[in-house]
Amino acid sequence: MSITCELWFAFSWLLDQLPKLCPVNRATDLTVLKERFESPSLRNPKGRSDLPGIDVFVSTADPEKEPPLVTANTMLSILAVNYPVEKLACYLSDDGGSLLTFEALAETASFAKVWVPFCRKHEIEPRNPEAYFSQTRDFLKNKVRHDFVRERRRVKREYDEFKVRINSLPDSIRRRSDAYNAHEELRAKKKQEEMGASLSEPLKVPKATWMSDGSHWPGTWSSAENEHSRGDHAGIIQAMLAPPNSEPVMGTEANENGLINTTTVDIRLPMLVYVSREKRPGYDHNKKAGAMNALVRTSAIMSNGPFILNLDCDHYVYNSQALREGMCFMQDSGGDRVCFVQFPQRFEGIDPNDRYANHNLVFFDVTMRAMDGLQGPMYVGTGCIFRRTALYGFNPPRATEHRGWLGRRKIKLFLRKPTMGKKTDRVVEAGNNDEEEEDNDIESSSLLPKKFGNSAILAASIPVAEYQGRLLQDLSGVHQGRPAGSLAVPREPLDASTVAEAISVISCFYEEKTEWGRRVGWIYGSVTEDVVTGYRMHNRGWRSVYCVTKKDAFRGTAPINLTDRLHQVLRWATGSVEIFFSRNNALFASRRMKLLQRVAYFNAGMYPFTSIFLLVYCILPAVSLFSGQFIVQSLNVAFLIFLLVITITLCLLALLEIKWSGITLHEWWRNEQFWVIGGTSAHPAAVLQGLLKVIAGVDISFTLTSKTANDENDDEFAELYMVKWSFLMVPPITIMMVNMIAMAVGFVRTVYSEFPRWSKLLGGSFFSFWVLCHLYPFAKGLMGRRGKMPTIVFVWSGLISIVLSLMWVYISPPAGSEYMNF
Ligand SMILES: O=c1ccn([C@@H]2O[C@H](COP(=O)(O)OP(=O)(O)O[C@H]3O[C@H](CO)[C@@H](O)[C@H](O)[C@H]3O)[C@@H](O)[C@H]2O)c(=O)[nH]1
Ligand SMILES: [Mn+2]
Repeated sequence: MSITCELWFAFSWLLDQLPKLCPVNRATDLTVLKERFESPSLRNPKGRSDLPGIDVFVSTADPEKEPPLVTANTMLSILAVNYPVEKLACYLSDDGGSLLTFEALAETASFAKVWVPFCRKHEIEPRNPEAYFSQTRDFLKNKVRHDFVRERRRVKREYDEFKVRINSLPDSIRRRSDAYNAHEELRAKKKQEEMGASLSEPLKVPKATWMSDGSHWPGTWSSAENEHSRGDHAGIIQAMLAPPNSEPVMGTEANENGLINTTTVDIRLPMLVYVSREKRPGYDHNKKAGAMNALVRTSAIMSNGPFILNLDCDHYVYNSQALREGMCFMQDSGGDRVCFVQFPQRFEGIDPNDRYANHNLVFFDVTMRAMDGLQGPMYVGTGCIFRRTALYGFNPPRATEHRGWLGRRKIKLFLRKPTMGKKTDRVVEAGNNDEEEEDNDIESSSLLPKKFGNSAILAASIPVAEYQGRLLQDLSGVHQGRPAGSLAVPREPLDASTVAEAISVISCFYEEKTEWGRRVGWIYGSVTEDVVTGYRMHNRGWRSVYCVTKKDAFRGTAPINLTDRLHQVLRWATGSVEIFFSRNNALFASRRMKLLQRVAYFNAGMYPFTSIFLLVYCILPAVSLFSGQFIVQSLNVAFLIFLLVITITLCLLALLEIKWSGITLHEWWRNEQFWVIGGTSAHPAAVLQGLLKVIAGVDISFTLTSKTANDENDDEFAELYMVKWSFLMVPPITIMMVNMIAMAVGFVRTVYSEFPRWSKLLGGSFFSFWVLCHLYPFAKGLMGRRGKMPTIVFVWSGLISIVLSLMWVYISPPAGSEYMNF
């Protein structure tokens, strides 16, 4: 007895050591760097910062599904971020090409003039007004300024008005357009009469969508016309906020609206640009990846920040210090080999019970952290700071050097001869691996058009971005860094010719015969473009960093409705199948990728296929109950030991995951359940879809994950209870039914048998019960809101089950029983 006790203590001690054995937090001492961030020596006398610039990319696709208010709040949280203003440039890509998004962004720009200084002055967190004003905790905590309450009240009021303006936009755009259209029609009619044409001929005036300045909106019209419909419109770029002055500008007693006193605050705002790339029928626009690539080029011309932050429209900056935190990794020694810093995705508005494992904690706190120890986490599509040169498809400096456990030892080092004494060879080492052997020299201009397309300005911006992304020269062990102060120079002003060039690079044929989407930028060909894009970089030898901040860096929304969630998982799994059947399958990885990293990526492409075994696993217990036979003929010792070992391993694995990452058992269990739910519905469907694509070339559509602006709902989680029928639900329902019936059959059989063997029944139904446990959240989801689902449904399902089971017993009575006389 005491021995078991001691053993148990030893075991739990070991468990407690686990987190220490594999430390979650990295060893880099960021405090030194943080001091540097603040140090006055990094600023020139005029107060300009020496930090590298960051271009922020936000994508939105459809104002119907992605409410403009959500996007507006995201943009505001970015505009107010804590990073030198003159070094930030914000881009919104509008794949819908809708005037609604455009005007909402214009409103955002003007509200930002109030919001951003307010945030800076009173250190508001989070800097997303919707989130800030709906916080329930005491907003006066730690606030000592006397003018805070008054100014907060004013800004709150201003925000409310802003919100109403945004809400009324669809209506006001429609009314304006109707008025203009009626006017146009009248004019056309008059003209027709003057010309003396017969009135029988119907006159045709296109129903345009009008901008407030009385001109046609060049993008998508609400009543689609040629050249003005979804997937058929011109490219649009509009700078909503001009690039800021390079020196701080303090505000006045009461700013323009007389709202707040900004004499002590820098009131400059970062540049803000609206971009809607050109779309034409017959061109593949490559969804989000295509949108991002258009932004990469536009921003190269307009601001050329050496770093790029990517956010989805439904994710916002929750911690305004996050960019600095992330940039520390880029600027720390060794940071020159980091291609991106990924932050975990955290979500809001999810039911407290997290029924469908929306938080994905096992992925974000176990898998990603573990990958951080290999060569770095995957890119997960949002909340990620990239190095521009890594996106351009260049190799990392010292790419062939990494070594270590299961890593590759230094094998060959091809150093290119220095090009004319310029400092480029650090990014230039050619790999020794087949297809990456291509020319990787930033300045070999002959190859640039083939790779990056025909913009000379874009080509010229590349080495500049590379230089600006370098480490500081005086950091220990840095060769060819940049001297301190080299970035504290004013930015060139934006002129019309620059914008014209930026428009030319978002034309839909710009990417033709270039390597965009193949080796450069976001990679095409998978609906989970994010995984592939990150993979390509790791494959070149870049490292990435997982930056888990104490206070969430970014927060977003996730679908809490069962159907939406299943469709999201379906999209991800389909993307994985696409990757599996492409050349981005980790089986073909280059030797620069560590073995375990390769295994991780291979798993990312292969996991949907495991659903086939999962399906079998869920049906087997029922089959054994039906047939009255256990899955193995006889229970021998070898089998039992095997079973025991597997079970113990699984339990230990679970314990390890939980202990190491600090997630709760509940969260872990939710993930486990949803793994079964997804694995029996979305994953097999994805495998089928993927096979169809590979074999028959059927294309896969990117269904946007629906977002909810849950302000009008009386019930915060009303979404959760909505039941929208989907074919994906068939397999799990079948599995549930079959298992329940099987349990009933087993029960009936035992009751009516001459020598009831209850223990056998118990053993048999345990596995069925286990399967049902996993599917429980799914069943709950099907039922909708408690009470709404009529009891009759339960009665019917119960009846059907009993009838079916009785039938089964009647048809195939257990051997040796003569009791069938009912
Ligand atoms: O044609 C398109 C389709 C989508 N998007 C944008 O892509 C983002 C992601 O779409 P969403 O429907 O929100 O997908 P989620 O399931 O929430 O996204 C996760 O999974 C995607 C890959 O499947 C990644 O791209 C996302 O970054 C990641 O958050 C949104 O900002 C969209 O506006 C576009 O810009 N153009
Ligand atoms: Mn999303």
